[in-house]
Amino acid sequence: MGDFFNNIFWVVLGGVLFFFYENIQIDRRAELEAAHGYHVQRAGIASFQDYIQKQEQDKDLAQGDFVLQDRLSDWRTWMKNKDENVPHEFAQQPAERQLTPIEEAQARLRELEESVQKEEEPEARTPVPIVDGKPLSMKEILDRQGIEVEGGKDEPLIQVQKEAETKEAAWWDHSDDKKATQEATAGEKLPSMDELFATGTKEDDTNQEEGEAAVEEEKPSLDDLFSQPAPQNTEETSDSKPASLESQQKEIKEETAQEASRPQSAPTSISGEEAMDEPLPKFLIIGSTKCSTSALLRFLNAHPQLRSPGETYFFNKHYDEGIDYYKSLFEKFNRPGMVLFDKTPTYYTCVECPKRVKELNPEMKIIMSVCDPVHRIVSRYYHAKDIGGPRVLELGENFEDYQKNIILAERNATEEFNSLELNGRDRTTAVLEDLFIPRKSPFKKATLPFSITLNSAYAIYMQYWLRYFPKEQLYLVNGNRMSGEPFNVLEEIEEFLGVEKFLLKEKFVTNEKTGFYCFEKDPGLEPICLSDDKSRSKLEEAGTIVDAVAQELEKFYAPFNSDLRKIWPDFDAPWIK
Ligand SMILES: Nc1ncnc2c1ncn2[C@@H]1O[C@H](COP(=O)(O)OS(=O)(=O)O)[C@@H](OP(=O)(O)O)[C@H]1O
Repeated sequence: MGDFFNNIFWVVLGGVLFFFYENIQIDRRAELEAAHGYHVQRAGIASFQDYIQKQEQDKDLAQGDFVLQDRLSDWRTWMKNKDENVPHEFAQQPAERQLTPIEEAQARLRELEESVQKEEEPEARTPVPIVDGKPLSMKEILDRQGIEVEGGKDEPLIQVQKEAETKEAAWWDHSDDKKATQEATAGEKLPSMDELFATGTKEDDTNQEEGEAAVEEEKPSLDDLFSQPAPQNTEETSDSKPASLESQQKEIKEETAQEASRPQSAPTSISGEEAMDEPLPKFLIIGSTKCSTSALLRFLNAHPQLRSPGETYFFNKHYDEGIDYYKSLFEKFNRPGMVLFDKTPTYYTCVECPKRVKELNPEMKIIMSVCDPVHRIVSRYYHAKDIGGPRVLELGENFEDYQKNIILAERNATEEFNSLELNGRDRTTAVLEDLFIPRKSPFKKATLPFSITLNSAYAIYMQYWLRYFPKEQLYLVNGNRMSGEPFNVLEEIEEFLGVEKFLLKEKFVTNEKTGFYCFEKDPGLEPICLSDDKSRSKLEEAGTIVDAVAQELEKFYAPFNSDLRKIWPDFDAPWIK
């Protein structure tokens, strides 16, 4: 009997203690959250990082915050399976509340993924692919995607497209009349350049320069263009896949790993100063996408005085996150004498960027890599296809459709540019001043083939950056030279930056598999190469651009190229005729 009461006593005591313990925990948690909400959240992140380490060790995902969010739901399951509580900040949350740090990171990842699609900015635009010179109806688009349209009618879908186009029209043109016309025709055809750019104030171009009259000559039809044979010979032969987000992540990871294995002290700094500067870049590689920017990043990062976290997209995508966020990206690379840099190949087309960069550091050095515009157009096709996403539809179904869409874009652009009043300005300046600056990067907002076409007109952007920075601070690279003579280009850059000559010719070896150069920093170490899939020119299925298409594009780029040549008379680029 005594034993019985004894047992009851212990059970009751246990229950009471457990009750108090639970209450204390709850109180403690509430107290902690009230006073140190952030630290409680950090505790959650730490446990999540633990998970990441355990689960993701072998994967290419070690990119700090970007990873944390990506595996959040897996982590919740993992915690549940381990019977561990998910801190409530990280449990599934209702919408409409402040974002946790992890959710913010999630938003950043989405942006990162989008930004890898370079030029595009989907916003309100519904893609309208062109087939045989005609835009597809919404029904045809959906049919192609295997989506059944109720009742087989276009109307409701056209309505959706109308709304999207109206929204876009409002962005492009504030004139009510124009909007009405656009609404009336929306859903039937791709908006022309006229509709996209019309300001309602333009008159007939009576001021056209002689050299530009040629662009107005009668054009062959698309059919004519494509009836001509493609050139047999192309520089591009290949066996690997184009760059992907994954490969970019992999490269950044490799670079980070490489970073860890580097000696901890840097040689004398460029200016001889040994004090540690703020963790901020001293130079930027601002573009152009597909013009060997990754090769520049990778090889410059092998230089003991130079370090970069890679593509940050700070000045165009993450500017609102503030300077501390930007510094945090560079902190781990910062050492006395180290020259930090940011390579983000979409800065060059960003209308807000030069001003922002100048505000941060008026002495910032700017490197811009450009390459044969026609080559770039081909390269961008495979790149965009590889990345995928909804806008890939805008490219066309195959390489031939893509070329047709590019030609349509180029002709629309030509028509629009021809209608600009030059008033003594060259074409580049007119496009810059009348379209690019006032419309805030209009090319980004148009169709993908259109922005790809315009983003190869480098002179527009170069002129723009030169309005903020003196020419001595800018350096123009012919990215095509990076395949055949990277050491020469890099030597010139070392000179421009004022760092020691380290990336020497004798340290470059050819990668048998890709045919590209790799950098052998140390004979005992693996050479530093770009991943095999970095180049689309190694693709077996790489298409060849139709001769007549290439010629028409070359003509389109000629005035821009010659304006580029005016700024850099000695620029070593055979594609500038
Ligand atoms: N060493 C080495 N290894 C691999 N690739 C090299 C190298 N040097 C230059 N290139 C050329 O770089 C082109 C890709 O340009 P980007 O790196 O600027 O592309 S990206 O915008 O960052 O995706 C890529 O263009 P495509 O071949 O047309 O894809 C390559 O020709």
